[in-house]
Amino acid sequence: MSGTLVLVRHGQSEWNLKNLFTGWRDVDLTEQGRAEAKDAGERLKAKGLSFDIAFTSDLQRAQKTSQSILDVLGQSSLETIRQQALNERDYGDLSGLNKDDARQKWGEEQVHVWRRSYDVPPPGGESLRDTGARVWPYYIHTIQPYVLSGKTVLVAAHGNSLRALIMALEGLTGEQIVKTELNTGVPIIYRLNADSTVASKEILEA
Ligand SMILES: O=C(O)[C@H](O)COP(=O)(O)O
Repeated sequence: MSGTLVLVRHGQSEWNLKNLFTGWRDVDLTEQGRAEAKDAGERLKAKGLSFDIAFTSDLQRAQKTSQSILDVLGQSSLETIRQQALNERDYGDLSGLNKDDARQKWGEEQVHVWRRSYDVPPPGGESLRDTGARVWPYYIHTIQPYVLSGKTVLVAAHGNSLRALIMALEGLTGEQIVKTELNTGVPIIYRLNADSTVASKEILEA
């Protein structure tokens, strides 16, 4: 067995609350989102975890979630790397649109395909495969070496950038990933084997 990888989707954002496609738009956390981030920190603390390094995206909702978790753990100044490769999937022309309005305009089925399929991009945006093509190499080259050297690593990012990472990490098929949903502020603890495969997975639900 080697190290520990903790993935967490940011707390509720202002556009999650308003039900808008967000993607690369840089919106803040809501009050509930800030509370979810603190709770995530409390649950990790109750597990006795502390981190050696943290990774987050270029977007404030993920950065603030990471910082809240580290504050709760008494690790406010921990080295934290912000990386655009971990950003949310680019929602392209859908960014800023209401998800229910989009369903009315294009139909439930089409919107679900854009949101959850592996290889169908939303208009002008990234498919999950496109997102994975930037997330996975970054994970392999920069994050995974820490985990394999026995470190405990936090990655605070986004629903779809983390779905892309989880797909590769767990070897899920395009069909399995359609059903994978990540709730805001819920940490997932992976222990990895020395060969980089997953030894165990624990979801810290609220
Ligand atoms: O970018 C967004 O709108 C959300 O963060 C994730 O949205 P989804 O649930 O539609 O993939």
